[in-house]
Amino acid sequence: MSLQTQSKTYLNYINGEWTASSANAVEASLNPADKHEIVGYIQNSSKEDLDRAVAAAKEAQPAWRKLSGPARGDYLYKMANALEKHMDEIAETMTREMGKTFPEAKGETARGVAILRYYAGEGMRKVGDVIPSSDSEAFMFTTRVPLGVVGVITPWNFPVAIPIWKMAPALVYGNTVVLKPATETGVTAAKIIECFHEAGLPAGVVNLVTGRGSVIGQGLIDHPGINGITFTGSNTVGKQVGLGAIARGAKYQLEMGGKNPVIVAEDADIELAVEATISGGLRSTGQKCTCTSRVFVQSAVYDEFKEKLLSKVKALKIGNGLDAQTWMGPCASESQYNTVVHYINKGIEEGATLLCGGNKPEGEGLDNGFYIQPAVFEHVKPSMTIAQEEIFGPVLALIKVETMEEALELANDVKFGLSASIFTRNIGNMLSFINEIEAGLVRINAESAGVELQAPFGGMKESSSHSREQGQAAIEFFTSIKTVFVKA
Ligand SMILES: NC(=O)C1=CN([C@@H]2O[C@H](COP(=O)(O)OP(=O)(O)OC[C@H]3O[C@@H](n4cnc5c(N)ncnc54)[C@H](OP(=O)(O)O)[C@@H]3O)[C@@H](O)[C@H]2O)C=CC1
Ligand SMILES: O=C(O)CCC(=O)C(=O)O
Repeated sequence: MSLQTQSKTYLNYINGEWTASSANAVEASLNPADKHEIVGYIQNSSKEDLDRAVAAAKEAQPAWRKLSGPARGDYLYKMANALEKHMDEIAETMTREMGKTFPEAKGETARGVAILRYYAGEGMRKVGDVIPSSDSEAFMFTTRVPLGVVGVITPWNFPVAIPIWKMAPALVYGNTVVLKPATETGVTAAKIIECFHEAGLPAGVVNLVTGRGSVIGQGLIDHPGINGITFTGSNTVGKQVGLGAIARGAKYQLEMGGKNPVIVAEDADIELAVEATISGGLRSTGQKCTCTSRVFVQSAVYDEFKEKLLSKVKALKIGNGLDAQTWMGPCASESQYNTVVHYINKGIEEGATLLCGGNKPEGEGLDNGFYIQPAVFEHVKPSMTIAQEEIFGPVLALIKVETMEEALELANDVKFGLSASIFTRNIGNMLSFINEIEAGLVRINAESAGVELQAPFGGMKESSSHSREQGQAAIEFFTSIKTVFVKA
């Protein structure tokens, strides 16, 4: 793995060409493991740049749509091959730009390759059904058409997987795309698009415009040339996307926060539950919408679970994600670090007991990074802020419960409903959990994070717009159904 030392400037990608913003302004992307290191500069684009990107996508769409599904799928296979070829470079950029460890970044990039190949195959699958008409001489069937131009607004926590799980289905079903990635990970986004360029994707089919959320993101929401918007990020911005899209009749899809519970029953395999709570709660520095944040433990096994958890959490190695010894990297940015510190202080103020972590770790190479020791709280009341709001950091809240009914009731007592796990050997507990937990992703004896690209992904309640991404579910957002009645 070669460390790059010079900072390059990355351009927008509009109509198949790399172009500087008309605003002539750039933004530095910093390494959260060392705030003095600039990973690269990205364009701080203007509304004019966005207009050009939308116009290019619009112009490219009729020809792209006219290609057969298998022909569009062939392009996706080429894009997958190019991404695979540059896997190490992209993963290293991701680690340097947002801090997750190199093995996690490489796994995510490999997932991007697999997503592209999955949707390449989708180009060969059916897009409709034949339905018996009440008129015996008529032929009735459904087919699907693309939306047109899709605006893709993505966060920094999965800077390869999320843009790709949105762009790949958009493209294979015949849409063209304008991508506005998170500013925090604009360089990683540019590197993905370099791969698509290398794969020979026709001009205008995918366009990249980096810049402020309030300018380029809002610009996409309001743009009359954008037919659908797919968004992952915070609930605050997600609501703005939904309202803006409704106001002008555009289709929209939102994936937002989580406050995901794990229930540890008294008959659970405690070692497994501890490992999964650590992996589900603290990997990626707790910055996944599917991360575990509340742990409900039955009183009979509470002390055993707590002791085992604490001894393992205290031993986790924190450091630069490029160091092979590191288990957990820094928070992705200074503002994310400040948010996590704010919530840890809030937990203490509201009366929870901090059992470990929550401080800035000391040690060689850690001074200039946004590092934080993973925090475990107990005596957390379900009404406390740290038990209700998404923290998006390495913070676990332990809550002792007497019965499974109590655990389920408290687990559901939040506005989110993304993912949830239970650890138990009892089939009755499993079935009650499957039936009653309010979550789009339900996991038994497995950590709360863990999304498979071929299965539907999305949340209940305020975690999503109630649509689903990934797998074959993606077709529902990226196409419209036409019901056709034919009579000779
Ligand atoms: N569910 C999830 O997967 C995620 C949840 N979050 C949650 O959100 C919190 C804040 O993270 P943050 O990165 O600020 O998330 P945001 O929701 O602000 O950002 C997500 C995307 O939306 C863009 N955006 C920002 N403002 C607007 C706007 N007014 N109109 C349209 N698009 C906009 C951002 O651009 P830009 O980067 O330029 O601001 C980014 O591309 C986290 O602490 C976490 O709780 C964050 C990321 C992912
Ligand atoms: O857990 C995952 O793989 C995906 C999580 C996700 O979509 C997110 O954190 O935004």
